[in-house]
Amino acid sequence: MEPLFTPAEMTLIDRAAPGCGMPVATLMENAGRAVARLIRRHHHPCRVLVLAGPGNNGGDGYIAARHLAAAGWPVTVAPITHSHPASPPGQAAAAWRGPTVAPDLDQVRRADLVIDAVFGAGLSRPLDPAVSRLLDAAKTLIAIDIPSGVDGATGALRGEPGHAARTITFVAPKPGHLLLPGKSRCGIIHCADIGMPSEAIAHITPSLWRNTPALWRIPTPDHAGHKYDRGHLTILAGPMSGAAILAANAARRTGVGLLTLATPTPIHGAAPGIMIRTDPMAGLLADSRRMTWLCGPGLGIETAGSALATLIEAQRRIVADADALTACANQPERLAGVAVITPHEGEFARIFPSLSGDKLARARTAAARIGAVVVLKGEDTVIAAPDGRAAINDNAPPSLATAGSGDTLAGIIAGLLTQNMPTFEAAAAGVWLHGAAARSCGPGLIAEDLADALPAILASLVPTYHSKHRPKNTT
Ligand SMILES: NC(=O)C1=CN([C@@H]2O[C@H](COP(=O)(O)OP(=O)(O)OC[C@H]3O[C@@H](n4cnc5c(N)ncnc54)[C@H](OP(=O)(O)O)[C@@H]3O)[C@@H](O)[C@H]2O)[C@H](O)CC1
Ligand SMILES: [K+]
Repeated sequence: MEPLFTPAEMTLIDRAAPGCGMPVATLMENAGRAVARLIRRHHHPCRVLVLAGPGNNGGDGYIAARHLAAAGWPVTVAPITHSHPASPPGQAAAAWRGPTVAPDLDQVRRADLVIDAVFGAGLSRPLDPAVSRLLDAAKTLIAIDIPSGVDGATGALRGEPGHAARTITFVAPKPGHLLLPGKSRCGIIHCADIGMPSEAIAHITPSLWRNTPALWRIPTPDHAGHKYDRGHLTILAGPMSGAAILAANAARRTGVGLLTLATPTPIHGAAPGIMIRTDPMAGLLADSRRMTWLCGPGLGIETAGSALATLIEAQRRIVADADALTACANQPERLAGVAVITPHEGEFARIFPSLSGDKLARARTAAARIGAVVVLKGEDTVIAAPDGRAAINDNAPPSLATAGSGDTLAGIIAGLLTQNMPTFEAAAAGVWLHGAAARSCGPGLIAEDLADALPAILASLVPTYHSKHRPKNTT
């Protein structure tokens, strides 16, 4: 699992390090050396300018300068402000034997590569515009820990940070590396091991992770099982039946045993393996095996609102999306009892108009308020559980912004829930699978492609699947 630590959590870990036998100066030495090593690995020797701030981020910069200079690179340091001489960054500055210049635009323009070691975790106020101008003038900018001006906890911009080609962080990525708009300033993100003792890291119990397959396990069918063991998903379909069909195709590809489209009028164009039922919901709900329902895509706002209430009353496991969310505009209490909601920013703002702040905090607050997992969609989708756990997804390509993509995501999540995957894990896995499927399709993606791309992605997650299930050779 890949935990994400906020700058405040990282500070607690840093403070615990000396008590675990790891002085800050050693961590800084390791951090600066790691920066120099990564730059040497990814760039050819060139003229380097280090913009160094007053704190430990600046200290990392001085040490990176020393290691690059020792490797024969022409390096100059431009201190933005000076550090206290007795502090670890002050000592790192004192150990610098190379050229030091005033931080001005000419120096920046003369350099081929600029290292942004101005502010990191200790950013406490907006960036001075004069510093922004320096960072902006860099031909190639490499940020130490995080681009100066990006809030590591939220991804918010405090002032105008530069656009780094790569960012080298330490111990663990921070939320601000994955959340927009900060994410768009980081370039390629590297996370370097600086020898932080595991006892120091253990001071923090993680509650936020990068959404990767290490965070969850997708269900695999049992040899002895039958289709009812793999669950029965019912998707409500309405006038825009294409949305429900897209969701159904994706849910079936996740491995559900049975899938019903419940519709007031006959539907044409659904795959033959999908059951179509036109009888009233009450009759379908009489079957207790119909545990999981998807309510919203293409349903119409009024129908979605009343169907949602019926399903909640019947204590079903519900994924609410699209029109079911719009039906709850300004009335989040109507969502209490659902398992997962999948709003985009517009739908979220309609349900929770009073919630402000960063994306992570808003998703967490909403999840706690309605007691459901919130999947707040976007290029930096946040998945938040009512108990405070959250994940940030970073594998979604821009091609996913296409009609029907959201219906497909809701279907994938509902499909995984149908197979009894725990709710937070099903939501997180659904988001990741959706992104991975889109990536595997490449350019020209249409929503119909996503379901068909799922089997290969699922097989890559369960490498033993094929061998385990292949019939034994009896010849
Ligand atoms: N475990 C690790 O990951 C390690 C990380 N290291 C590096 O340490 C920094 C964090 O160092 P810290 O000293 O806490 O903070 P900064 O270097 O970011 O800078 C704090 C100083 O900067 C002043 N500041 C903050 N914002 C501004 C601003 N907008 N304008 C002017 N000055 C600003 C701040 O002033 P205050 O008034 O707020 O006190 C401080 O003086 C981390 O990012 C890593 O790079 C360690 O080297 C090793 C372990
Ligand atoms: K920085």
